[in-house]
Amino acid sequence: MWPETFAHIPNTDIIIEKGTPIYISLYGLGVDSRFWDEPEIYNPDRFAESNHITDAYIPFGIGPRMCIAMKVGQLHAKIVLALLLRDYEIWQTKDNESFLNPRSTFTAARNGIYLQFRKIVQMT
Ligand code: HEM
Repeated sequence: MWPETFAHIPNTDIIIEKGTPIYISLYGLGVDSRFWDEPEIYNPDRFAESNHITDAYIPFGIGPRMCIAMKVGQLHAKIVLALLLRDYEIWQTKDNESFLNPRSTFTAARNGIYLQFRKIVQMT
């Protein structure tokens, strides 16, 4: 047995000190082939309304303490993207490709994000 101040994680042989913060790796969940077909492929259509999305997709957390502002966050992201894409072409050159940081708790680039912008000129 272990001292009172330690806890056993059920169904594992892992024992940790009580109160130890635990962070779930979103990157780890996102590249786990138990939850996603071809996780290494960039495929936004996974999130099409007709598709079932796995419970492993938890960018806003899950359960009673999940983000209270999920809808606001998603709406904000859509508005910013729509405003940018209305006025700019945006791309990344091959030599400036971004790679995910597998050690980050959040989805983050390990080498920065370098983008090219070209203003779209509207012909009136
Ligand atoms: C894209 C934007 C956002 C993302 C990805 C995000 C993600 C998260 C995550 C992962 C959690 C922790 C959930 C958990 O512990 O299981 C959280 C909690 C929380 N978020 Fe957000 N969030 C975003 C935007 C916002 C905004 C805009 C607000 C407020 C206006 C907000 C307010 C909160 C609050 C108050 C909590 C704590 C909820 C609680 O502990 O009961 N979030 N968020």
